[in-house]
Amino acid sequence: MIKVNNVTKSFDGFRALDGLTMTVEQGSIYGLVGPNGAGKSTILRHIMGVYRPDSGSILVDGQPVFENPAVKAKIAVIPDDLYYFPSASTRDMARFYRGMYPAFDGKRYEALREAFPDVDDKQPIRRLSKGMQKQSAFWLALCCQPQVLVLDEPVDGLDPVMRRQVWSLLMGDVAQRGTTVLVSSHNLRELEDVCDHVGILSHGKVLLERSLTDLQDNVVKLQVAFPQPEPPQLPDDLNILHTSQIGRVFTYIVRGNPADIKARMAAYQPLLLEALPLSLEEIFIYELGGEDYAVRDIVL
Ligand SMILES: Nc1ncnc2c1ncn2[C@@H]1O[C@H](COP(=O)(O)OP(=O)(O)OP(=O)(O)O)[C@@H](O)[C@H]1O
Repeated sequence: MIKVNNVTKSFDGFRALDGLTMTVEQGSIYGLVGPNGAGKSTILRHIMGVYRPDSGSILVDGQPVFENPAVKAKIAVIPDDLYYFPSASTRDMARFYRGMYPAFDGKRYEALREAFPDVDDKQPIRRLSKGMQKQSAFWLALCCQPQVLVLDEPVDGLDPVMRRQVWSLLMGDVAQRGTTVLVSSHNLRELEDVCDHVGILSHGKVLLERSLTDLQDNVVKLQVAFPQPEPPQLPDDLNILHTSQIGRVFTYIVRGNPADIKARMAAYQPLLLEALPLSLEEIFIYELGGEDYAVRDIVL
């Protein structure tokens, strides 16, 4: 489990993290989302033990991570900007990681060759294409068999088939070994498919941290067409956060239990009534781009 408690970090007087608190449960896939500059990479670098916080604490399995080799041996990282020794090949790095990660599995290294058939593991990694370098990073990280896997924009550069393959390998590890995966990405569509928890960061703070199911059980998007041209006056206690209209079809984003809300709307005998879950992308947009921070209201 990763526990980040009230972490602050400033760079030259600029407060990049401002009392950031988050919890990643063991065996979960936690998606960290937020606009550019929100502090995602900075908090990930704290969690991987690269930065020391100005204040607050970062515990992995109950232990502080900074300058703690025993804890770092449980964590593997695929950073945004991959770094290897200048002329190292995937095979060289595998040898290096074998010495660093007690759980490194050489048999798995050979078995995964099949999953990454286009990566020549004798070639220097820096000579591989960007996507191949990412594949090599996943190949190595999966063999380290870490308890915690930290991924910063992980599938950037991978083609769609390889993305799917990599996620399926990761999800297999989560299911079989209880690996905890913390992933930062701007690809909300993809996170929605794989994550069970989401944290939304803004200005160095976590604005909202929930399971995806909780998020989607507390708000609904209703598409409604009424028989009359003007929509009826809906009751005040129906917590409508946003309304839009295309032709006769109204779209309401409403806080509350989706089934209850649908039943209440059905009382108006609409010609069309459809209840849809909000996508993670919509939640993100309402939370950060909306005028009224509507979604934060939904879940608090
Ligand atoms: N080493 C550093 N020195 C100075 N400022 C930094 C440093 N690292 C991060 N920052 C600043 O901290 C803020 C957060 O940066 P960070 O890279 O964590 O954002 P991010 O959420 O990962 O953004 P993006 O989505 O663009 O990758 C930014 O304003 C950035 O300029």
